[in-house]
Amino acid sequence: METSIDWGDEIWASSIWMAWVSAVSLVGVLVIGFLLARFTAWGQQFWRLGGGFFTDKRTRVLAWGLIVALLVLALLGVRLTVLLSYWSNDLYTSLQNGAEALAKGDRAARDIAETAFWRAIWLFILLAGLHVVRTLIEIYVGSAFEIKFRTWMTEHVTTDWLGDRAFYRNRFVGQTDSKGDPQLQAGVDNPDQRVQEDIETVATQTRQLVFSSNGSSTNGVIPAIVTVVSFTKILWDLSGPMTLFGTDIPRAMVFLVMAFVLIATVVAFWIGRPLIYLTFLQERLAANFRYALIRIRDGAENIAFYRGEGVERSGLMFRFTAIVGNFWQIVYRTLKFTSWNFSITQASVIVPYVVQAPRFFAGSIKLGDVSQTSSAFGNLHDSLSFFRDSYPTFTGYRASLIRLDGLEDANVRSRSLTEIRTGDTPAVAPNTVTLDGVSISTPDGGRLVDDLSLGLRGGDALVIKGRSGAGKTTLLRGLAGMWPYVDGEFVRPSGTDTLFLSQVPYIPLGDLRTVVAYPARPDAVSDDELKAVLQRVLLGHLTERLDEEEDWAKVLSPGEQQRVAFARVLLTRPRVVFMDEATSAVDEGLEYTLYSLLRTELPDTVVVSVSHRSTTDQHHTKLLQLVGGGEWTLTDIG
Ligand SMILES: Nc1ncnc2c1ncn2[C@@H]1O[C@H](COP(=O)(O)OP(=O)(O)OP(=O)(O)O)[C@@H](O)[C@H]1O
Repeated sequence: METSIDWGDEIWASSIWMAWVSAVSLVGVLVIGFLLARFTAWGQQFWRLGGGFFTDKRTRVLAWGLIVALLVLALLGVRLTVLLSYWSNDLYTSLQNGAEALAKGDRAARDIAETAFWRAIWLFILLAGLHVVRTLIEIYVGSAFEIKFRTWMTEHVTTDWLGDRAFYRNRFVGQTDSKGDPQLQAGVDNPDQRVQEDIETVATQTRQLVFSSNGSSTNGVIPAIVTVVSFTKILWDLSGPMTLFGTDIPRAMVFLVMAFVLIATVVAFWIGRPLIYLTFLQERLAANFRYALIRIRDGAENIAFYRGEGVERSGLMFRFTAIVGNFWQIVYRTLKFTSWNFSITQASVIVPYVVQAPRFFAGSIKLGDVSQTSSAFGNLHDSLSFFRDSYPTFTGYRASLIRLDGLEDANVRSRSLTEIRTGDTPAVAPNTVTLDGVSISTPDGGRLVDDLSLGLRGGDALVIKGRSGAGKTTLLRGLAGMWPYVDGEFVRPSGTDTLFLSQVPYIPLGDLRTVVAYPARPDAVSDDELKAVLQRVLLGHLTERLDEEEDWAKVLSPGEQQRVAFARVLLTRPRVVFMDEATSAVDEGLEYTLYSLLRTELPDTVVVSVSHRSTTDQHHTKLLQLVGGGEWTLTDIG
């Protein structure tokens, strides 16, 4: 019996098809990818964020290997779908032939039809088996792509964000416009969400939007385009002329589906466009809400002391109400979008039957042809509809790209902010510090320190004093390269030889070993050293708890935290240490002990302290007084 295609030859034919189409698609991916990365805002944003994955020496072989594998798998999926459509033609034709033979009582024809039917069943088992295996491999390779791409982007974004103190200094750059669209203020809010959620979205959806093919209905752009081409050919062969407004249109079905989907897509884009902004806003509002929750967790003790639950609750509900308001906007927009999209999809079910019915009833085509027409139309329609159907996914993808690009932009701008000019101390006098013409101001131009010049040598100790708000901490920020409203030159030992301690010591997550060793890695310091140093700063009771994981910032008292900070100085043994009110939470006796320890253990270290207390003076040799309005005085302490 005749089949719709020569199945015996099909392995060969399909292999040639795969080779050809893979090569053409790969070239297509490269050309279209290049054009998108060059000429569209979101393409540029994608390339800036993830392009390195495809060009970096360490990852490019893997990246392109995965791309090619995904491409071949997606095309195999398309090919199998095409073959299944021929298979269904054969199945229905065998059934129809059987029915006709039965009606005529023709036993021989009936036997031929039955054999054809069972052959079709075996063929299906083979094709379906292949389909299952292909799908499993695709899931594995696709997931590998997502994980590798996500890992690369996470490394890239966190390195960029943490580099050159951009994570601190980007508070000074403010909002940034996303390319050409003032509504999408990318800004620098909630970097945590960008690193965790937005990168995941980009990794997952790059794969899904480009390659994903889940068999019968394709949902990635490449399978969609290849399906369109494949099924256009089938539909072309099957479709007959149609008379429209008195004119005969040959191959009407093909043109019909193209025109149908084109109009539907343009209208869908037009209706769906506001979803980009709404999704973008949704992410920001959700992140703000989560951040407010985290703040409550972090500030739990303070809030509980203040009995601030009421204010917190209304603050939370205020943020949550904004989410709900925006959510309804998304719902209304989605309703409009879906009412259009879904109606179009429903209409597409009957169109092929309606169009082929006259030819079927005229006897010029068979039931198998009608069935294949409908499945080819369905496949073609689904694939052509890829762009309109995946628009909501695309809006989320764009929102994430905009947010990640905004972060990169802010990092770049943070790096271009002014920084104090720094130099390394000469090797002949390693324990020295020189400030030359250092001026510091506030963001709105208020003078804090004007033209400060001084030099300190090994063993010198300077205490900085001044009324609250005079600029003591900001002077240290300026010297540490964090404050951009600064001028002058600062010569100091490089790297960890110059150490800055902030007023509230930073306590990282992890066990106590990690806390005490910070900023060194926990494995860089031996347990004996850690225990000895804890003893010396009068934290002997903690020596047995080095392995304990706790939220140490909440467990240790402020005074204990300040002693941990002194322990870090003794471990790091810097040549210069700047300390901002490092003993404000301990009593005067303990302050005396800690400073004495510092001076005896590190006698050649230059110590610079910010302090309000007069008891600190005795440990210092010089006094820098910030008077206000940029004025200062420098005196020796007797
Ligand atoms: N990010 C900022 N934006 C604007 N102004 C700031 C910022 N940080 C600090 N300031 C202002 O700079 C001035 C100096 O602040 P700084 O913290 O250096 O004072 P301080 O002398 O250390 O005060 P205290 O003794 O209370 O710790 C203050 O008026 C403060 O409000």
